[in-house]
Amino acid sequence: MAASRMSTTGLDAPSNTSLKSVNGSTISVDLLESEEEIFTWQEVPDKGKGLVATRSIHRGELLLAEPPLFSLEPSPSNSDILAALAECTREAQSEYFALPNEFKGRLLPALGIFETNALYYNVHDSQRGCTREVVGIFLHGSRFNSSCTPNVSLTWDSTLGVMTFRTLRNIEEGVELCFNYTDVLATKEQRQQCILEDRNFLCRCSTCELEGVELAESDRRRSTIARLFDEVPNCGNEPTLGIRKIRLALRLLKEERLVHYEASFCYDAFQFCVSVSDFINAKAWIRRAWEVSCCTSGPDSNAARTFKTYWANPRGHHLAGGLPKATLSGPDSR
Ligand SMILES: C[S@@+](CC[C@H](N)C(=O)[O-])C[C@H]1O[C@@H](n2cnc3c(N)ncnc32)[C@H](O)[C@@H]1O
Repeated sequence: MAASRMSTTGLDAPSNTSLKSVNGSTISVDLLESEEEIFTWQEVPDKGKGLVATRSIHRGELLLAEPPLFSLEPSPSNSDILAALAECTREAQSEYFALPNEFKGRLLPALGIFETNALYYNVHDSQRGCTREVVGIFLHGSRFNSSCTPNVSLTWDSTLGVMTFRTLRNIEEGVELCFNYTDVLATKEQRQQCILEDRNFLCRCSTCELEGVELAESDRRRSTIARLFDEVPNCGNEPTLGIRKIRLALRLLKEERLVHYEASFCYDAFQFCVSVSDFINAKAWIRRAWEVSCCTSGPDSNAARTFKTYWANPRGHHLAGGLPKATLSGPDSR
């Protein structure tokens, strides 16, 4: 029996978020009308300009909710981009051409700007009844720089048609807000190569600036988490081993200050527990998965809602009681 993994991205609307249109794009009223600004756009070391917190920000706070200026099928041509821009207001076109371009002299301007700033995400195609990948331009969201130990997550909200940006941990005033442009579980060499190939710059985030023993330890931890992420779903008939691997993965995630895969591992642990009818520990794991997904993706996201449903009724999971009864352990056990 293989535990099925669920995606924790591609989620729904954050609750109580009212949106309004400004300069052709819709951004959160929280951001526009709050008495105090949450972040400011300023020079940051080694990365040009970036977004910096102007006050302490709680884990899970919504920073921004923005629709794409336009979105296209992956790998668009320069003419696809020009055609999409032709549909935008003059003001939005000027804002687009003011975005940075890492491909000057290598690609035509519209395409170079697109490759420097575009974000990939999955949308639900209701006509075809499937999910498909698109790539879009977010005039505000493209101001976030990259960090391989990000403190911001982005989630596509398919109900409102906006990208939401939330904080992954408590953030002090003066700290830069970054999401990751590449796979955080890759090694530094792999990450840098990927960013260089895709975005044509060298990542200078604090994790990529590590050297010597610290770098080796970070690479080792990330590679181990990636290996465990692949191994855990294959432990369906060995739930005790599965939980042991999950515990190790969660410890390493904490040491690397990464949050991204925590909800997924907790959901795997929940599945191991329900399969052996250990509903007490199952509830503790799914509650943890729910808490994490509320922060990373919002309380109204698909993942958070699904986890909440299983928290209320763990016996309703399709794996419940599939293996002989046993008692495993919860997230707070040692
Ligand atoms: C989408 S823009 C982000 C905003 C940009 N810093 C600016 O000043 O307009 C992406 C560009 O920011 C810079 N950048 C972002 N993250 C970086 C990082 N981790 N290390 C070095 N440069 C970075 C690169 O020049 C990259 O092409």
